Amino acid sequence: MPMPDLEIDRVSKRYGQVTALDNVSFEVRGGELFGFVGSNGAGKTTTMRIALGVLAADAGEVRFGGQPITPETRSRIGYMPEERGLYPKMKVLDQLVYLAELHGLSTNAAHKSAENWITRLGLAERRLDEVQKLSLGNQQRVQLAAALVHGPAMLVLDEPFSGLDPLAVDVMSDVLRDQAAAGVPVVFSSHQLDLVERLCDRIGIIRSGRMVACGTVDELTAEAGTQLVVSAPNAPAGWAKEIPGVRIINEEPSRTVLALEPDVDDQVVLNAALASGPVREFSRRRPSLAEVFRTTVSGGNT
Ligand SMILES: Nc1ncnc2c1ncn2[C@@H]1O[C@H](COP(=O)(O)OP(=O)(O)OP(=O)(O)O)[C@@H](O)[C@H]1O
Repeated sequence: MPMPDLEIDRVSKRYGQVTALDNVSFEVRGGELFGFVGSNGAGKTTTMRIALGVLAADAGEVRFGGQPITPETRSRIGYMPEERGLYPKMKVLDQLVYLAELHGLSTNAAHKSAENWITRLGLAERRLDEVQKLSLGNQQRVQLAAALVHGPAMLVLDEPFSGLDPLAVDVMSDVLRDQAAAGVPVVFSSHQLDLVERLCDRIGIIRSGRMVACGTVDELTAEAGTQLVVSAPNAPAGWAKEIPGVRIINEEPSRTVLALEPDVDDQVVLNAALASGPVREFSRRRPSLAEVFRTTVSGGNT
C-alpha cells in the first residue's frame, strides 16, 4: 500500500534580507523518487530542512498525508543532512542501534535493523570501527543507514550521492529505488543530473528560491523541444545557421546538434545538409536533463 504524500505548499523563507524561498510548492507522492536540483544557494537545503520541520517557514505549510508535520511525524522521517551528523567516536553498530532506539525501536528490533542495514550497505567489516576511522564514502553509507534504520515513512536526503565512488552510487541508487518501490516518498537533492535523470520519477528545478520547472523527465525534456543530430562531413561551418527556427547548440567538424522550434520541418534541415554532400547520421532526440537545466537556470542569477 503506498505511503502518504509529502506536500510542500506555498512555502516562503527569508534570512534577513535574503529571500531563500519564494512561494515554493511541489509534492512527492508515496512510492515516488523525487529529484531536487538547482544551482548552489538556490534553496534546496532550506526546503528540505523546512520539510523535515527543523526549520520554520515564514509562510506556507508542509503536510504529510494531508496533515501538518508534527513531532510525531518528524520521528518517522529518515533524514540525511548536508552537514553529516554522526558521532565520530561511536562505533558504527552502536551508533545505528542508538539511533534506532531513539526513534522508538526496541533494543532487539534496533539490533536487527542495524545489522540488516550494515550488511546491505556493505559495512560488515567496519561495523565495530569508530565512524571517524572510516573513509568519507563509508561514513556516507553509515549516514544512509542512520536515515533508514528506524524504517522511515518518508525519506529526505540532502545530496546523498556527493563524494561517492561508482559502486557506492549503485548501492545508494538501489536502496532509494527499493524504498520508493515499498511506497515511501523519497526526495533528494543532487548536482549529478545524469543520475537524477536516470533515477527519478519526477524532478523539480529550483532557481533563486523559486520552483521554475517540475515534472517527469519526459515532461521537462518535451517542453524543451526537439533536437537534431546531423553528421554531414562535407558541410561548411555554420551550414545550418540560416535555416529559420533552427538554433545551433553544438557544432563539431562532422557532427552538428541543432534545436528546432516546434513547427520546423526536419526535412528542410535534411535537404540543407544533403546540399553539401553525404549525410551519415540524421536523428531526432530529446535534450538531456543537463541541457534543460542549463536553459532553465540561465534566465537569472542561480
Ligand atoms: N542560516 C542562514 N543564514 C542566512 N542565509 C542563509 C542561511 N542558510 C541559507 N542561507 C541563504 O539562503 C539561500 C538558499 O540556501 P540553501 O542552502 O537552501 O541553498 P542550496 O540550494 O541548498 O545550495 P547548495 O547547492 O550550495 O547546497 C542562499 O542564498 C544562502 O546563502
